[in-house]
Amino acid sequence: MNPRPHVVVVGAGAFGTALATVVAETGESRVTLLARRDETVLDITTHHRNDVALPGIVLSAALEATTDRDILRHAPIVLFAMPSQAQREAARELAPHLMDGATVIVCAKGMEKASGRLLTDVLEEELPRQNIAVLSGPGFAADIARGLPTAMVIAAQTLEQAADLARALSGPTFRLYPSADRIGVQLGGALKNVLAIACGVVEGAGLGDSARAALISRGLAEMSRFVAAHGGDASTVSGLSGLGDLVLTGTSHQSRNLRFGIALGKQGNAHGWPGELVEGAFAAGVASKVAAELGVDMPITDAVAAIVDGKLDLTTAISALMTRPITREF
Ligand SMILES: NC(=O)C1=CN([C@@H]2O[C@H](COP(=O)(O)OP(=O)(O)OC[C@H]3O[C@@H](n4cnc5c(N)ncnc54)[C@H](OP(=O)(O)O)[C@@H]3O)[C@@H](O)[C@H]2O)C=CC1
Ligand SMILES: O=C(CO)COP(=O)(O)O
Repeated sequence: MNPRPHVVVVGAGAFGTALATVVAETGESRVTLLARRDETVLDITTHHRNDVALPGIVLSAALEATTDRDILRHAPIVLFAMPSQAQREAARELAPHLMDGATVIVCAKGMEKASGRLLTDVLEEELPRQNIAVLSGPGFAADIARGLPTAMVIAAQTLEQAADLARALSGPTFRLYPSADRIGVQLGGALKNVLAIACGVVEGAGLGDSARAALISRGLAEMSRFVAAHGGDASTVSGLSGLGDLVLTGTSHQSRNLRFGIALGKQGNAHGWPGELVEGAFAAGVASKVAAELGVDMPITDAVAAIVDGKLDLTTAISALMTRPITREF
């Protein structure tokens, strides 16, 4: 791999901007953020800020920004940091601009709602001439962008490819662990969002920290079953993408999924939600549907999907979860 590759990050939201600045700051790569709005490019190039996505945070002076898709032509590493439901559309639009053989890294945490498919499958379908990898794990965009220590996982088709990517993107405050389990890593990220909503519901309804701990561990069991049913390694979700991210977003009020769940737990609905991205609200329904098709038992995910859809009230959901037949833990 070129010692100083050109890295392009697509999606100038909170996570894309954070990844772009932390990688630019290492000085190991030339990094460009591909935005959709001229104002974002102006803010970054003149003030080293993206005040819409990451208010008050000063970005790396080495970070470039543009709205010109031609920037992709010579970029061997491209990060797709737009929300899950925008990944296919973005891939379709950007396909003619991407370099043959480039690695495109899914940085979203979700599944495709319309098809129930994994995001790596979606991108492989849309981008047959590129290699598809996944980046996931515990890390709030604001923490990453501020240079607070963060560890995440990068999964590619082989461990060697993942290790190359980890070396190209890691820096003194941002450490990537390589993995060859793209399925486990991406599903860990998608499902932890659903479980973070569940933790929020528990907190909002005042059900106590013991209930939260039960949700985290039983939620992990659901994740493992779902990953195994997709052909991934069930143990992957005991790592950073899965347990690590669930501990983070199931307990920290920085998490939008947790705060959305708290609103549901307090008022029984999410009326008045400010419109921030809540990936778990998309993932709950699709994961529940796919689990039913695969014959995987996912009671917490099913309950979150039904609560989010307004089809189940909280009291009935808790009672249904607590009165399931007694079975062994594993
Ligand atoms: N925020 C965080 O702490 C973390 C987020 N993630 C994941 O990253 C993903 C994005 O989240 P986040 O950055 O927070 O979301 P934001 O809402 O902050 O930003 C989303 C960005 O995606 C851009 N976008 C949407 N559709 C397209 C498209 N078709 N082409 C190009 N850009 C597009 C939007 O651009 P525009 O401004 O032009 O509308 C917007 O800037 C989610 O899957 C999330 O789970 C993962 C780890 C941490
Ligand atoms: O995934 C995240 C941190 O790892 C961000 O979580 P939220 O999308 O819930 O804010």
